[in-house]
Amino acid sequence: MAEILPLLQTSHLTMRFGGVVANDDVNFTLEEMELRCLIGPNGAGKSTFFKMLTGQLTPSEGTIRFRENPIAGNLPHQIARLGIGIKTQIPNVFNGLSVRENVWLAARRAARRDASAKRAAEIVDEVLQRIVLTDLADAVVGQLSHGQRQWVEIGTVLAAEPELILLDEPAAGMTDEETVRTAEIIAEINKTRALIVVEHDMEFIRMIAKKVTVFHQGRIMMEDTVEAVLADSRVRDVYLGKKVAA
Ligand SMILES: Nc1ncnc2c1ncn2[C@@H]1O[C@H](COP(=O)(O)OP(=O)(O)OP(=O)(O)O)[C@@H](O)[C@H]1O
Repeated sequence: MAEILPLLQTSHLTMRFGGVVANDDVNFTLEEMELRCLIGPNGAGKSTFFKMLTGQLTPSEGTIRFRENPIAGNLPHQIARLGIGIKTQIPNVFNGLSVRENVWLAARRAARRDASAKRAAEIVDEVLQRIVLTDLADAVVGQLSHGQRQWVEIGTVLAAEPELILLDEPAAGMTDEETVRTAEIIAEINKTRALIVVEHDMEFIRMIAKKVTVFHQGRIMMEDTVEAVLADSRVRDVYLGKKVAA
């Protein structure tokens, strides 16, 4: 019988910057259609992990497998074409264009395939529904609220139709209402796509997460349900800055 591969698997993944070991022997597995949250205090290694997954950094050691493809050290556009999309915290939308135009441009330049104008228009309609901005499709992005602009950013990632979506602090700076809406959007996306979400807001993690991976000092310290992780005294100590063995 054919082996069922995980969607993503890292083995012994390590990233050193001189004497700093930013990721240390990280063995991480994500199943198809899984939604995983990554948490950990500042400097724990979450951004470095994302940068290796998207090709911004070449690991010092270890492997990354996306389905059957070894991707460690591949270029970012090659990894995007294989189906990994990322929303970073760096703004990536055109403020002078409408919501629809931003998503349309992203669909047209999607790295995975040459989207025809007709297909791009279909993708735009699907994406606008998913980010719940159909009613604001013609609004200029620069005039939207912070939360709405973040949803447009997510929309531009979705427009490339990735299989795995990485979100770096999607609820940062949002109002409570926007945070709840973001959790709903993520749950909707997760009906058809896998996601890894880095987030500091524990209330938000409670809203979306099933399984949580805790990074500490470049290593995976714990992996469990959101309830178990948030109740764990080591996790609390790490966030309070106490010394805890990784
Ligand atoms: N380009 C770099 N050169 C040197 N050190 C780096 C570099 N990038 C990250 N580091 C170090 O690697 C460690 C992990 O950093 P990283 O940014 O991955 O953590 P993080 O968990 O994403 O933190 P935050 O929540 O603050 O974003 C830190 O000690 C950081 O200073």
